Amino acid sequence: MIKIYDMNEVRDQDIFLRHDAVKDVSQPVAEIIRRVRAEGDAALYHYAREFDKVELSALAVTEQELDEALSAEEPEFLAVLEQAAKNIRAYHAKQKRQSFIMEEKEGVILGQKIMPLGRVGIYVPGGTAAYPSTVLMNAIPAHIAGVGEIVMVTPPGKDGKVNPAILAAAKIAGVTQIYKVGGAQAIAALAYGTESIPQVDKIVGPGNAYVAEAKKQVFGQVNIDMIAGPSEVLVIADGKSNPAFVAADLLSQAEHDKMASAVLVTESRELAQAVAQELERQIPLLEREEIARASIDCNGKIIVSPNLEQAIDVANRIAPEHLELCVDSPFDYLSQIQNAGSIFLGRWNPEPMGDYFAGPNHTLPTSGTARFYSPLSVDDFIKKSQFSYYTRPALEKEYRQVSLFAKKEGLTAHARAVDIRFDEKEAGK
Ligand SMILES: NC(=O)c1ccc[n+]([C@@H]2O[C@H](COP(=O)([O-])OP(=O)(O)OC[C@H]3O[C@@H](n4cnc5c(N)ncnc54)[C@H](O)[C@@H]3O)[C@@H](O)[C@H]2O)c1
Ligand SMILES: N[C@H](CO)Cc1c[nH]c[nH+]1
Ligand SMILES: [Zn+2]
Repeated sequence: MIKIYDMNEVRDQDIFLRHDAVKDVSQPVAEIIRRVRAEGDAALYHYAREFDKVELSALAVTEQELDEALSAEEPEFLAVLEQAAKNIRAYHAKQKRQSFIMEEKEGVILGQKIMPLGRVGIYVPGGTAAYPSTVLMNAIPAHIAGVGEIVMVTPPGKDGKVNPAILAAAKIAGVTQIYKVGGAQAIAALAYGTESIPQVDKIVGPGNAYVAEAKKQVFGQVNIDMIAGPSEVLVIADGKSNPAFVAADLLSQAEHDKMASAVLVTESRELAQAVAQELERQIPLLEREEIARASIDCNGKIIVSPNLEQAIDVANRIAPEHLELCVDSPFDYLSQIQNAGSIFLGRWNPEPMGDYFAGPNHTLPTSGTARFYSPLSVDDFIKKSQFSYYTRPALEKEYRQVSLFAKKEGLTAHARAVDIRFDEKEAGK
């Protein structure tokens, strides 16, 4: 049964799960990475046997497997995937940045050029559930950025196959290569490369504690997006909210993982009690009842706050992955929200709209990291180079200032590099 608290009874750090509360798997993950680096593909086949209970004959998904998966999928679901992909493309296309050139001083040209990353790796979870939506959310921004190779990894099922819905989503989203490998071993393979799997420049995508720890350990060898942990939702609801809707929204995230967190903050004690009862009614109706029950019992909370302003203050302090504002005029509060991964405004915008369909990304910062991380976006798949050009007269105008600056730092070679072009003594003449 979910617990109901008064605002002053809970500490911020107890509201959502923090990274340091997640089981420490650094040792086993370091060993998996070491073994993949040393043994390559052989280690990947070994871990598929150990963790996924499958004897694989090859790691790469073939064109034939891809075609079979597409023809096995229901046309109605393929149409939904296509529409979701269209919405996600339209939203992310707005994020595309332009290179720029500035010529504000005579003889000086400055600029910044935007380039896509060459090859990225996308981790798609496949342990307790298959997430074709995650394929779309990770691959579409990469595709829009212009990434040349999008390499997807995902754990195989016990039949040695990848879930057909995941393959269908990969085809729609423009993934270029797919490998049947999951967990920390998949992250190691992408970071260092093996005989079958090419080394990538950046790894993105969510996963369990082993995947998250492996991303932390390979960071530096490759870039990573963020450490996305178990899902979280914080719902702020006023007294007019429908308790059945609020409970359903909380459970939509609780069913992801026993470690997921679902929290309601409301000014109405009546709503708090009604939502607690609704949760008890709805949990037994779920296919993933056991997971949702564990998550609600361990990490679920209802907090009664004196007013909506204080409820928003709580949200800002704990920086939830998802924040729902179930109130009459949600836009009135938008400017007050400083820390949240994705904000769902209004009573008719349940969180799953963002997970699947509306267009914004669902790979989001968790565990309070929305204080400094942003949702996955096209920006994650680009890099920038800056450039500059000076003509002789333009340099002549400014070289003395640069020389003075360099000498102040004691760097006379820097000073000489500008002086020598104009000062005959420096040039040894
Ligand atoms: N933030 C997001 O956008 C988002 C989206 C979808 C899923 N998720 C989260 O991703 C996670 C998915 O986790 P999952 O477990 O279902 O799938 P997963 O693919 O992340 O992990 C499965 C892999 O974990 C490895 N593994 C399992 N037990 C192990 C052990 N004892 N030692 C070493 N490795 C082991 C295996 O290699 C297995 O293939 C959930 O926490 C879910 O909430 C987040
Ligand atoms: N809510 C998850 C992110 O926390 C994303 C997801 C995928 N499928 C359903 N939901
Ligand atoms: Zn979800």
